[in-house]
Order: sequence, then C-alpha cells, then structure tokens
Amino acid sequence: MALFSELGISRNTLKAVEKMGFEEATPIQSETIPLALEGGDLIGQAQTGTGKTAAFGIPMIEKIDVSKDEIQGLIIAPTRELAIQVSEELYKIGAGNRARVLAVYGGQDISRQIRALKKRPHIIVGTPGRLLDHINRKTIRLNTVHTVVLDEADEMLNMGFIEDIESILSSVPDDHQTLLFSATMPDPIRRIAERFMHEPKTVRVKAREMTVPAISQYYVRVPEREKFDTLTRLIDIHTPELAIVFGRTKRRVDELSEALTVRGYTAEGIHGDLTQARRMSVLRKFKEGTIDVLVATDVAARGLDISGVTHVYNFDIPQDPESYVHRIGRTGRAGKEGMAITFVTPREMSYLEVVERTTKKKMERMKAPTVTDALEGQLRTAKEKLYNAASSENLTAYLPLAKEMLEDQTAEDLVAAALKLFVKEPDEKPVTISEERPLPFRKESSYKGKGGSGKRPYNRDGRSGDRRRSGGNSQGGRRKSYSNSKPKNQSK
Ligand SMILES: Nc1ncnc2c1ncn2[C@@H]1O[C@H](COP(=O)(O)OP(=O)(O)OP(=O)(O)O)[C@@H](O)[C@H]1O
Ligand SMILES: [Mg+2]
Repeated sequence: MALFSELGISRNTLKAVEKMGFEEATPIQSETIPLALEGGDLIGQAQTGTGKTAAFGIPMIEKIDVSKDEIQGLIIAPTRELAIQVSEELYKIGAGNRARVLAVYGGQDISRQIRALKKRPHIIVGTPGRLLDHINRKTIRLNTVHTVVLDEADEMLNMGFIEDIESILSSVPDDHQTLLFSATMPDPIRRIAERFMHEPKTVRVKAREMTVPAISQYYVRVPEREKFDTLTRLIDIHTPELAIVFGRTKRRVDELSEALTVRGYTAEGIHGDLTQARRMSVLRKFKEGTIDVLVATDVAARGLDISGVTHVYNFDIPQDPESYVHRIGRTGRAGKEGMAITFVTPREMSYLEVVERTTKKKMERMKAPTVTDALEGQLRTAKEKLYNAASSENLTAYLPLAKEMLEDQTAEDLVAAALKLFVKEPDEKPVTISEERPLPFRKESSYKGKGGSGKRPYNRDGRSGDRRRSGGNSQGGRRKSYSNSKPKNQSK
C-alpha cells in the first residue's frame, strides 16, 4: 500500500480521493497511476474489488483540461449499470476539478442524452451500442478524445463487442492513450488487445490466485432437482446480509426469483430482457436492502460494486472460469469478507476442475444441508444472537415485562418461543423450477479459453450475460418442468 500523495497527482484530486474515504492506494492503483500519467498504453489486471476504477479514473481526471469544453476522455463498459456506476465514481474523483462526466447507455431516452451532451461533458462513459448510436447520429464526436479506457477489457474485446469497439475507436484520434482493465485477461484476448494498443505495458498485481483470499469458496455437489431446496436451506443457515444468486438463463432467473418470493424471501431478478427502468429499480432496492436476494444472469457479474453483499450463490456453475471469477467477485470487495457457493450437478463436475485450475484455488466441498441441518444451523445462529443480546445490550427497559411474563409462563417455554421467532421453518408452498439442461459434457483438456469459437451471438448494448447463452440451452425444448411442492426431507 502506498500513499496517494506519493503518486504525483494534483491537490484537487487528492482531496477528492480523501473525501471518498480512501486512505491508502491499493496495489493496482499505486502501480498504474504513475505509469498512466506518463502517457503510454497500459493493461492493468488485478483481482475483483481492488479499486481498478480509481486506478484508471484518477489519471484520466488528471489529464482533463476543464477549461476546454470538449470530450477528452472516453470510457467503455459492457453493461448499463456498470456505465452508470463508473460515471458516478469518476464524477466523485473529478469533483475538485469540476470535471463533467456523462453516462450514455441503451434503454434511456436518447433525446435526454442529447440534451445532456449539449452541456459539453469532458468525459463520456458508455455502453458500446449506445455510443455507436450517438456517433452515427453525430451527437457525439470523439475527435478531441485523448484517453480511452476499456473497463472489463476482456469482455469488451470478446466476440460480440469487438466490432463495436473497433468502430468506436476508429473515430478517436490515432495518438490517444488506451488503458485496459479487468480482473481476468485470457491470453487469446490479450493478443487481440495488443492489436489495439501501442507498445502497451502490462501491470499485473502479483497474486497467487485469481480470486481474492477474502472470499471463502465452496462447492456443493447436488442433482439438478434438489438445487432449489438446497439453496433455501443454505440461505436460512447463512442468513446473508445481501446475497446474489446467479442463474444461467433469463428464464431461470425469473423462476428463481418467483419461487424465492413464494417461499417468503424478499427476492427480485435482473436480466437483459427487463426494461432499463426496472433494472435500475431492482438494483436500487437491493442496494437499499429492501430486497435481500438479487437473482441475476451474468449481466450483474461484471464490475458492480454493491457493499454488503456477503454471499454469492452460483445456482448454476458458469460455463467459463472467467465468469466464475467475476460472479464471486461481487462479494469480498475492498477488504471485506465474503462467501461463494457453487452448485455443481454430477454431470458437470469437469467444469469445476476447469474453474479451479484457472483460478489456482481449490473450492472446499460443502454438503447439501438436509431439513434437519437447516433447522440446526438456524438454531445455532438464533442462540448466538440471543446470547449476544443478553450479554452486550442494556436490557433494563425490558426487565419489568420479562419478570411479569415469567409469572405466567415457564422460562423454558419463553426461550423456546424466542428461538422459534428467529427460525424460518420449512415452507412447502409449491414452486416451479424448470430443469436446466446440463452444460455439455467435456473432457477437461478441451478447454482452450473463450474468445475464439464465435459461440456468442452478437447483440448490442450491454446485455452482457444474456448474450451468451440466449439461444443455446435456455429456451430449448429439452427442459422438463417439475413441481417442487414437497421438499424432500433429506438430500445427499
Ligand atoms: N484506495 C482505496 N481505499 C479504500 N477503498 C477503495 C480504494 N479504492 C477503491 N476502493 C473501493 O473499493 C471498492 C471496489 O472498487 P472497484 O469497483 O474499483 O473494484 P474493481 O477492481 O474495479 O473490481 P471489479 O473487478 O469487480 O470491477 C469500491 O467501493 C471502491 O470505492
Ligand atoms: Mg471494476
């Protein structure tokens, strides 16, 4: 860790960073900020949640000449939510300089964006589709841009986005500086990236593992049809502050959020088929804690920084190791702890090995809890909470009533009742979760990294996760529906 004041940045920016509550620079920040300030191209790779946004945001703000009313910085991000989040962070970093930052993304009224563009922003943060739209309408001109950032660079240079990126970059002056950042950078993508850059330097924060140590990682071997009960039991035992459940397809997400709601959890889903207004309102409710469980496709996997996410459940194991890294990286951010649990069906065990080999980290096996386990787990937590409250809180105000109650009822009955109030008993309300086709069986050695196979259908504008498998195994006719009305009393 280094001090921001040692990194050669202006007083205004230093103050802004201090106001954001940052005390010391993270390793990726202290390594890349001075380098980026020198002006060369740069690839920055560091684990999720380690402050890559400020690592490119600070030098970008430093390079903006606010006396010029022109677009000087361009940041491209794969999803709308991420574009908004990054623009907010840039706005904070640039507050001391009064740098104007604007986010442009699909799903928002374009005429509103055109009006905002008339205020002459210095920095534009956008999703590829909407950026191209503005370029074609000539409502955005990039001929004054000197710095370009691709956040989630590997995703942006993957199939489906690369043509958009190429065409956006073709309207930026040749001598611009390019900064690429991501937690993952598979080799085939790195080679593509280098084509876009001029003698790039690579900064890779040295870490033995690709994931942060603050996330404890588990897998549960569980047959497809037992996944839902396993999930609810785990949630009951873990009592997450905020949890994200990742599903493979949009339909999966809809069914899961519906089923969780039926069983008494406050859950909502987010995926690329929802209107932008809906996506934003779900995310806002999740950040505020109005909903505890966010069910999502990979649309929420990259870059989103939501504090308080303590648990990530991969209801379906992701197809690519990179997706795994980004999904679980929604927890364990900025030095906080987190837990990630991945469900693996017996047929999909080879994917687990691929993920582990890529991340260089073994997941620990966790047994699928039975109804009894779930109850015992919850009772342990309830006991702890009661003990803690009894020993650490001031109970004077409650004692008179407590004494009174003990005259009517035995202490045992009252404590038992208090415990019961903490516990969510098994709920048997019927829910429907369609069976997902397992990922195609593959021999471990056949994994070659993504990016070369053209498997991702082209679809513009930030619907990251949903682009991937929207055709394949999502709505195929091979699904079986089953009704999960009676949870089995035990599962293996
Ligand atoms: N120097 C710092 N000190 C304290 N907190 C920081 C610092 N830098 C960034 N943060 C905070 O850490 C969190 C994660 O930062 P950020 O979103 O930039 O991570 P990231 O590396 O881009 O992760 P991802 O790979 O998931 O996109 C944010 O809440 C950010 O405000
Ligand atoms: Mg990021």
